[in-house]
Amino acid sequence: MRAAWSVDAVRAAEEATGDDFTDGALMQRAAKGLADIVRREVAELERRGVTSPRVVVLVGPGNNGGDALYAARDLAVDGIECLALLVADKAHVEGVAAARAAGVDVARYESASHSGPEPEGGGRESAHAIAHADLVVDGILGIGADPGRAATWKALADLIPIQAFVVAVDCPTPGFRADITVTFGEPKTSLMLAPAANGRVEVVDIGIHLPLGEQEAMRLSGTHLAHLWPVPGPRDHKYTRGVVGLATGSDAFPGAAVLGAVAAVTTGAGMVRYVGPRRAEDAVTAAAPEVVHGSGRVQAWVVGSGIDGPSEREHESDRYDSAMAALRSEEPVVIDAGALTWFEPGVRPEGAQTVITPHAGELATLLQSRDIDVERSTVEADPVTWARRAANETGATVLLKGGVTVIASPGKGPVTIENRAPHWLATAGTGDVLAALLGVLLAAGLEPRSAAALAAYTHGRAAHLANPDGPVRALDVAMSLGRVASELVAEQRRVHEERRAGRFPR
Ligand SMILES: NC(=O)C1=CN([C@@H]2O[C@H](COP(=O)(O)OP(=O)(O)OC[C@H]3O[C@@H](n4cnc5c(N)ncnc54)[C@H](O)[C@@H]3O)[C@@H](O)[C@H]2O)[C@H](O)CC1
Repeated sequence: MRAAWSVDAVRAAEEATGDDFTDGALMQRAAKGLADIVRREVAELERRGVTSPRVVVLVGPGNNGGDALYAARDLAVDGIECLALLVADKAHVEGVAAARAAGVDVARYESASHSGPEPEGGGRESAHAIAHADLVVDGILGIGADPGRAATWKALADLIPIQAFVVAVDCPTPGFRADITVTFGEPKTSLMLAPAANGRVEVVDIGIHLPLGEQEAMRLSGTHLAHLWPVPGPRDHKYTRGVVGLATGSDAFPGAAVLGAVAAVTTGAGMVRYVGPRRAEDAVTAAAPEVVHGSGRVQAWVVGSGIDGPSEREHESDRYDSAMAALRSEEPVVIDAGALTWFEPGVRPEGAQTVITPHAGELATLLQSRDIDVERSTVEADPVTWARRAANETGATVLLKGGVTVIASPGKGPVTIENRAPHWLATAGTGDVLAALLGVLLAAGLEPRSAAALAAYTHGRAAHLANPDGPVRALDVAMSLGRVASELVAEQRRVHEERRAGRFPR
């Protein structure tokens, strides 16, 4: 399990040390850890044949820039030359002096605060230096970055050559990429939310340790998740394994019903029931003949994929009635897509397990319907806060879909983040697959938070298996679920055997 803490918690822990963290022991430890990592990467570049790698340190206005300047000093003392470019209108004064005294070439990046295509004077030289760097240290902004002003540095990021190795200090400046992010004290949640931009995260111990249990976010290990996968025993039959009911698809979107049905069957439901319009029923039968049609006993429902909520409600059709009956049932329910608009206070019985699977736009709409002023962009900017808010507002477990999945349950506990899925999953129909997979896990008896975490992880693995590092279609993701399940069960067995042999699993 990986844990991450909020910026506020890290700031509070810094203050509690009593250190002058704008220029004290913490910053010196941070700079030393950073310099050690840059030194190691310079040696690695040399080993690969880059002679005297050109190191450029980009220095921002705050303490992040201070870390970078002191690290440049430490590198210079060791004979590693670097150019420190001050990219903002102010810089850490003591850091600048210390770097200069150690022989670091400290210059101002003149064009940084000006708009216009051509850097002037020294700006041209420093643009040239960045464009020819072998290793860039991004010490522009750390946890003090104001996302509202993020675009300021994009032009600078664009100058960095694609082959240059980039080391980010604490967290990448918005718009920057990093091969390694050197973070201090404890990992911050923002690093889990942008895994592609961070590269590998290395944590430098600066003497700040935050209590486990007070983390803001966590990511469960593959081994942990594999152990959650339900495996049938000798006494099991289809009803004990779990029947999942799908109230999905419509005349307009029958494909959603097909994708969910195929996903549910492939995942290994004890039985899959389908209720929906005739056209969708026929398509489901053709794709998944195992599916049983019509209402009956289920252990969990999936409601809403491929349903246009507002227009179905308008017609007050049989279709709407059966979907609403599922929504009102005592069994666990996954509420997806169109049915999110039907999820009003009081619809679900008190205490019944509910998981909602909105993307940012749907979450904003749901909260607006409950008189909360929020936009899609607000949710996208801070998914952790808004997933939590929605969980507490609705009493449901929230699986907030996006490039990174955030899972929040009511209460104050940490959110679960799943950030390993390939972004190729951003394609029509994959949400229908995810909702059905989640329904199968709930029907098998997993509690909502575990089911949501396992579903998000399995979904990502299925996409990868379907076409590693390439585009995927939703049907192939659904068809890969069975093979991922067998890999997870194999992982369970491996750990079990290692335990029996008296070895700790890796
Ligand atoms: N325990 C630790 O984690 C330690 C961390 N250290 C480092 O300190 C930074 C945080 O320092 P802080 O000065 O608070 O923040 P920044 O360096 O990010 O600078 C904020 C500074 O920049 C201005 N600003 C914010 N956004 C923008 C923008 N888009 N454009 C221009 N200017 C912007 C803002 O107004 C401030 O003036 C942490 O990340 C670590 O690297 C310490 O070394 C101690 C231990």
